[in-house]
Amino acid sequence: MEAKVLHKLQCPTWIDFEKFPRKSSGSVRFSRRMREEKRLRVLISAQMEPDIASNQRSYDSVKVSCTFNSFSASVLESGNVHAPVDEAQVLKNKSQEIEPYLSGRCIYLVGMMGSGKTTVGKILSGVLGYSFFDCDTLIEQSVDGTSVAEIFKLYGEGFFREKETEVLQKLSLMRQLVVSTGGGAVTRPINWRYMQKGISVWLDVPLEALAQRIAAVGTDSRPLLHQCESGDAYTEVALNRLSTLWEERGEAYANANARVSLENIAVKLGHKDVSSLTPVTIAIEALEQIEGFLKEEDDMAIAGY
Ligand SMILES: Nc1ncnc2c1ncn2[C@@H]1O[C@H](COP(=O)(O)OP(=O)(O)OP(=O)(O)O)[C@@H](O)[C@H]1O
Ligand SMILES: O=C(O)C1=C[C@@H](O)[C@@H](O)[C@H](O)C1
Repeated sequence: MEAKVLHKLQCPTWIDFEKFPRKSSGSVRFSRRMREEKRLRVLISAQMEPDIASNQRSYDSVKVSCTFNSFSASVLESGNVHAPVDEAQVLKNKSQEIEPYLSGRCIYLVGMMGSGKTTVGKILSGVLGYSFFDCDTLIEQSVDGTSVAEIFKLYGEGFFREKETEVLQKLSLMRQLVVSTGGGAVTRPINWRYMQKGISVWLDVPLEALAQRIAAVGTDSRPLLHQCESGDAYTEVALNRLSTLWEERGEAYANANARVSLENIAVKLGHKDVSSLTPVTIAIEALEQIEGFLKEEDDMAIAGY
């Protein structure tokens, strides 16, 4: 069984380690170089076209439509002012900006069930040129394609958690991955040891929004939410279950290197609630938070910590 698990985890999507770039040995450090590049970009764009000088996401003055799956964005122009905002372009620029500083480190997305780890993770892996892995899927593959729900039913949660740790251990040996972890992966300290090889990002979504999303798709693949009733009470029951899990896990999620708070994004962009935030918007915020973490890390290194 063990050999089979190993084999399944290595094929067919296993990554060729040789293709991963090594950490840059350039003498210019992250913060300084980022600042210099930014200054240069602002200077150039200010000379070429004042209205596109800033890459900032000020959504108030322009209308951006961004399709969910293809991440293509169309920007309406108002008068002869070119709208500075094109979400897809912002996403691309931001990913290109930070990718060299990741030095091939994996990104681990953590968060409650339904927080968007898979959806946002696929967007991030696409723009960073990383491979995407979903821990739940890898666990299922390692148990002969048995679904997560079936694994819980047949072998119990303890067995599932062991498999989850095995998967994370294997993934921690790899580079250039975006990993969507299971909602409960944060509960085991050993899992953090593996995730610390990369950068962990917490998708912090209000419970009400989670319950709505989950109620919309059902709980078949989420055994810890099973037995939620269907119908009107569904969202409420899901919310109660999620609240209990949240009580147990809230602190554990906060261990992540970076936090993407949907409430904060909504406030920043002037949205009334988080339900109108697209996965691309959230992916951009994730990159910004990762950038913040990289800068902090660099400052600590400079300070000799
Ligand atoms: N920004 C968003 N706005 C609205 N719905 C979203 C958003 N992001 C994801 N969803 C939807 O929410 C549901 C859960 O998303 P997803 O599968 O990406 O979450 P997850 O964190 O990987 O969940 P799990 O850990 O339970 O597998 C999906 O139906 C997805 O389409
Ligand atoms: O929150 C959890 O504990 C879980 C989340 C899912 O991703 C699966 O990993 C499994 O259903 C358990």
